[in-house]
Amino acid sequence: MIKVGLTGGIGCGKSYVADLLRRRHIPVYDTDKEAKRLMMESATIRRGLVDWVGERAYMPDGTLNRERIASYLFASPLHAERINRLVHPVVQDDFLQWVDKQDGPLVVMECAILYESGFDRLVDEVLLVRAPERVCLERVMKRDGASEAQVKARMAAQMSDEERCRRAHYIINNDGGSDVEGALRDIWVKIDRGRLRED
Ligand SMILES: CC(C)(COP(=O)(O)OP(=O)(O)OC[C@H]1O[C@@H](n2cnc3c(N)ncnc32)[C@H](O)[C@@H]1O)[C@@H](O)C(=O)NCCC(=O)NCCS
Ligand SMILES: Nc1ncnc2c1ncn2[C@@H]1O[C@H](COP(=O)(O)OP(=O)(O)OP(=O)(O)O)[C@@H](O)[C@H]1O
Repeated sequence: MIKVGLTGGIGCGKSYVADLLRRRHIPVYDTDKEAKRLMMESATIRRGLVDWVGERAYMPDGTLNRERIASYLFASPLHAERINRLVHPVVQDDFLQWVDKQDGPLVVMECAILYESGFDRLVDEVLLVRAPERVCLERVMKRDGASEAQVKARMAAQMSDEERCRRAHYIINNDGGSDVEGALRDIWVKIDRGRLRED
């Protein structure tokens, strides 16, 4: 089974590409979504989050206080490191268990911070989605009703696109004018050929 990492900065269009893949019946692990589930389910993460962020890390009904956690996490690299060290090992185990349950030839891990978290070690190939910074910024402000400063704080907690480009195996331009589906089809043929050669 080939494991593909799908990455790119905030707002580049990873979820957009992930949906195109799901439509082709390719299983995609949504790291943002699963991390949030685990941050509610795991007692270890809960304890750590309350220690670092305070009781207000959770709402009175036990759900995540995303706004509170985001303002703590994106305030400084030290804060980000504390949360990442707490959450990422649990996400890694969960991803590996999920992979074991899949039986298709290809699976995908969608993760904005694939390299920063070291999750790139868990996959065989990396597909990077790119768009100009201004386009990403405007998409996220529109999608989340976020301010420019909030989106820029998240961008600052992530690797530069130049660095991602140096490390990725495949790159898709999602600037709004490119043929994303066509590019994805071509890349998928290459990845699948590689898989067949290895089988
Ligand atoms: C801060 C939180 C509460 C914000 O939740 P929210 O629903 O607003 O955003 P969502 O989870 O969909 O993330 C949106 C984007 O924010 C960026 N982002 C999220 N976590 C991180 C992080 N640790 N470092 C850098 N960027 C991040 C990514 O671009 C991500 O795609 C949430 O992202 C979180 O709990 N993050 C910490 C856990 C984590 O690292 N998750 C990401 C992969 S494991
Ligand atoms: N090619 C496209 N055409 C039109 N809209 C797009 C395109 N790509 C992305 N978008 C829109 O831009 C916004 C951001 O895209 P998406 O949510 O896929 O980004 P992301 O990389 O998953 O972001 P995040 O890191 O925050 O999870 C969404 O509202 C999405 O619908």
